[in-house]
Amino acid sequence: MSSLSTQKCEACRADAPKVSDAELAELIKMIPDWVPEVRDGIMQLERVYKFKNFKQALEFTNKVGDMAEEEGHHPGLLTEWGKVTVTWWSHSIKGLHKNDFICAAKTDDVFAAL
Ligand SMILES: C[C@H](O)[C@H](O)[C@H]1CNC2=NC(N)=NC(=O)C2=N1
Repeated sequence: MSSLSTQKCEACRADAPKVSDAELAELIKMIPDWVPEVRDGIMQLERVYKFKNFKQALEFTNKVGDMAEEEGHHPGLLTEWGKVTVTWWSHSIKGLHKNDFICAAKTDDVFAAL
């Protein structure tokens, strides 16, 4: 478990600052399986999780959804046969907030607990 995953998401307002490049470099070390990617001009965090079949992928998707509802912060989820692509970014600021790193770490915990 990463120290990030013990933290709670805070309300993220439209004027909240995006993480700086230096903060990103530090935070990403705590979630080494996640890849920062710019999509449609928005920096996001993405990880692909592999499964043996669709049912297990769907079970994971639903557990991530439950966690997201608890945090009040929601990912992109693409569920396919044998894999789930999870993408975190903060819609309100069109970029990355610390909340996204917290939720990425919590997503790893959901996977580890399956
Ligand atoms: C009103 C509500 O708090 C917001 O729309 C929340 C919901 N979930 C969210 N999830 C993400 N990833 N980014 C947001 O900005 C966001 N905003």
